[in-house]
Amino acid sequence: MQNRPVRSQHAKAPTTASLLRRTLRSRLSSPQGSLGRLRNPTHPSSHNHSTLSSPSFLYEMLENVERLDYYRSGGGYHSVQIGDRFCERYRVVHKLGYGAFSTIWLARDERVSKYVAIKVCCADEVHQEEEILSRFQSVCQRGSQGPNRRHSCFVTSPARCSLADTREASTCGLFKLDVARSLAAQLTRAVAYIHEQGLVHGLYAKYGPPEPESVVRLDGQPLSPGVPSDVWSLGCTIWALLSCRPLLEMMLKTEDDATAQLVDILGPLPAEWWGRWPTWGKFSTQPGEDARPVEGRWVWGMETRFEEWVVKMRREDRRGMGELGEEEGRAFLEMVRGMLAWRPEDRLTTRGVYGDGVDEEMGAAGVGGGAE
Ligand SMILES: Nc1ncnc2c1ncn2[C@@H]1O[C@H](COP(=O)(O)OP(=O)(O)OP(=O)(O)O)[C@@H](O)[C@H]1O
Repeated sequence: MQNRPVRSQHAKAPTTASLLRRTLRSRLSSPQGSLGRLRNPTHPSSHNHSTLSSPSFLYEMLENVERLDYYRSGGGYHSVQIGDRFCERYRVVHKLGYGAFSTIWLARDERVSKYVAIKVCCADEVHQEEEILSRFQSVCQRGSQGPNRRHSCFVTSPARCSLADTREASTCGLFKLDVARSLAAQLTRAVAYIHEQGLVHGLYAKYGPPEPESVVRLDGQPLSPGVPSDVWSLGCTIWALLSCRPLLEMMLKTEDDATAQLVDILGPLPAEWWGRWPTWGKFSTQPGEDARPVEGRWVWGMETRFEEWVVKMRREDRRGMGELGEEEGRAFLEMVRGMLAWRPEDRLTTRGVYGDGVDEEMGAAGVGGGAE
């Protein structure tokens, strides 16, 4: 079989983000481009995986395809082709995606006639993910021999379309209200469960991939339900389930603009944080709780965004995506505010978000039965 790079299964029509990436890519690959010889600044592999570090691009970059120069003998990605067979059992039928240290493939388990996802890790990569995943589902680990090194592989259930892709595929960019409510409840329940297992999603180290870390109490007691560190992301995701636009839009923003946007939405920074934002004067009349936007600044707070992107969009949409009642709208805003409190310790816990009645309501609605 011919050795050709394989695009992920979810490759799709260009979006604004992909067009932007394409523009950046053409600048990167242009011989005259001022960025032409820069190493990829955000690829974690170029920082903390010695076998993968690469000072320049060898191949033209392909959209939805991993960096091809990280396929190399003695390290890096393992070359997998459609039709390959692993362990005399799993036949590769499609590609699902790739990460900084792995490629992910859809395969047919010929022994039990089922589809599976196989994550094929970079050579000699020790993957903590397998150990963590195995707490939640049965994960089958295997190894595959590359030209020089061994690549660990693990087999899990294939997931379906991501929430972001699903929403993007809808013409109005909205989920039906019942669907959004159900997804928000299921997601919160899943995050609460992960926290109860003693895991939180770790913070990004500089340029590193997210790694889940075990949280262990020194007194040996179980964790309280809802260590607030994933809660911020959950709040942003729940907002996006109800709204046609994300609450925080960080693309192409400078650090200053991003901070100012957060202040517009969440209110003034905690008193002791202002000193760490030396340029606050461009945006705010004064530091502290009484900060107001400087004259002439056009501010879109959380309520305005809610009114425009949730209430109005849902009211004006003719497909009947569903409108929130006043009380539900108020409760929603209060919940999102609680999840996006500035200080992590002030944020709602997943238990606080989830409430005690959710299990019964979801059960009554017949929601959230299976993992798929
Ligand atoms: N089980 C699965 N089913 C369907 N698609 C999957 C599955 N696992 C991964 N993918 C696809 O592959 C992409 C990358 O996978 P994943 O998020 O596991 O990589 P990563 O954690 O960034 O990689 P790495 O562990 O190498 O740093 C996902 O965004 C998704 O599109």
